[in-house]
Amino acid sequence: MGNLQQQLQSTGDFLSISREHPWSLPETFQFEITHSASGNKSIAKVLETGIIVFEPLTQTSTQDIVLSCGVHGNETAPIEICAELVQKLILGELPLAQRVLFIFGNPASMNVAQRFVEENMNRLFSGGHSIDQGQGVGLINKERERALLLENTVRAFFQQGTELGNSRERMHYDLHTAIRGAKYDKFAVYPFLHGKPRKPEQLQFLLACGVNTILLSNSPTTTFSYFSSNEFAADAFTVELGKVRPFGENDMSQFEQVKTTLTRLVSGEDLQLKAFDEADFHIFTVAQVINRHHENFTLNFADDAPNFTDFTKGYVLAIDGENEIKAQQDGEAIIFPNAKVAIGQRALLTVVPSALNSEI
Ligand SMILES: O=C(O)CCC(=O)N[C@@H](CCC(=O)O)C(=O)O
Ligand SMILES: [Zn+2]
Repeated sequence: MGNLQQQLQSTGDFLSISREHPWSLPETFQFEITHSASGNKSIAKVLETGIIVFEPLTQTSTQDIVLSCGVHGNETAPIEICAELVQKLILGELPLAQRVLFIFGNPASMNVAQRFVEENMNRLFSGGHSIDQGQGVGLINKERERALLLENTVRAFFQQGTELGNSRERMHYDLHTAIRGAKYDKFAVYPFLHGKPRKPEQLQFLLACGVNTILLSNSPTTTFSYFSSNEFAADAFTVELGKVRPFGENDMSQFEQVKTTLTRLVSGEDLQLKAFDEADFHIFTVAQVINRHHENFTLNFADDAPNFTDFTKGYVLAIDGENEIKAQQDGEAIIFPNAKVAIGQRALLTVVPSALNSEI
C-alpha cells in the first residue's frame, strides 16, 4: 500500500490530498470499505486528484450520481460539504447505496483562492476546451486539460453504470456559490433540454436541498451541467448555494438541508420529498445572455446589487463599447453580473418569471 493510500484510509481527507497535488496524483489506487452500521462493503477508486468514485459491492445500485464542486476554486461551501461526505464514506461512517462520482474540479484554484488559475473552467465543457474562445490564452493550459479529463471521467462513469445492465437513473449536481448575494439565496440553473420536458421530481429534490428558485436556460452552454444533461441525458443542474466565502468562513448551518438531502441520496435513505407544488418555487427563464464584446464594458447598477434585482423596460443595464444594453421587459432581473469576464464571455444573464414547462 502506497503512502497516499495509507494517509487517505486513515484520515478520509481526500480534499487535502487533492490540494497537496493540485494537478495530478503520484499514484492512483482503490480500496474496499466496510460500512460500520450495515457491514455492507463498497469500493473506492481514486482516479486522479480531486476525482473519487464509490461503488457498492454488496448491494445492487440503481443510480449513477455525479456530485461536483470547486469547478470554481473560491466557491468553498460546496467543497466543504462534499469533502465531509467523502470523508464519512471512506471511514465507513455513512452507508453507500448508489454509485457516486465526486469531483473536486479545480484544486489549484482552491490553493490560490481564486475562481480559476488561467481560464474559467465552467466555459470549457462540451468541447470548449478545444476551441479558441478568442481570449488569447491559446488552446493548451492546465484547466483545458482538466476539463477534458472531467468530461472523459463523467462519460466513463455513466457508461460503466449502463454496463451493469439494470434500469438506472443518471444525475449530476454541480455545486457552486455565487459571487454576489441574491434575493433568493439558493438557486439552480436547469440546463437547456432541447424541448424535452423538465422534471418536477427534480425540483422536489432541489427543494429538499433548500433550493426554491430555478432558472431555465434556453440555449446550449459550455457549462459542466449542460454537458452531462446534453450528452448523457442526466438530470443535471448548476446549483448555487449562497455567496462565495473563503474556506472556514462559511456558516455551515446554512447548508443543513443540502447536507442532509445529499447524505440521504448517496446512502439510499428516503429523501422525504414534499409533493410537487409549483407555487413552492420561483421559476425564471433566461431573457438575455449578455456577452462582453469590448474592453470598455461597464455595468450600470451598484456593485453590490444582488442577483435577481429587477429593472423596468428600457433601463440601460450595461454599456459595451458604444452599445447600450437595455432591459427588454418590465421586471427583467440580473443574474451573475461580472464586468471583468474575458472578452467574448458571458457578463450577465437576465431572467423573467416563468412556469416550469410553459413553452412545451
Ligand atoms: O456569481 C457569479 O457571477 C458566478 C457564479 C457561477 O459560477 N455560476 C455558474 C453558472 C453556470 C450555469 O449557468 O449553469 C457559472 O457562471 O459558471
Ligand atoms: Zn461557480
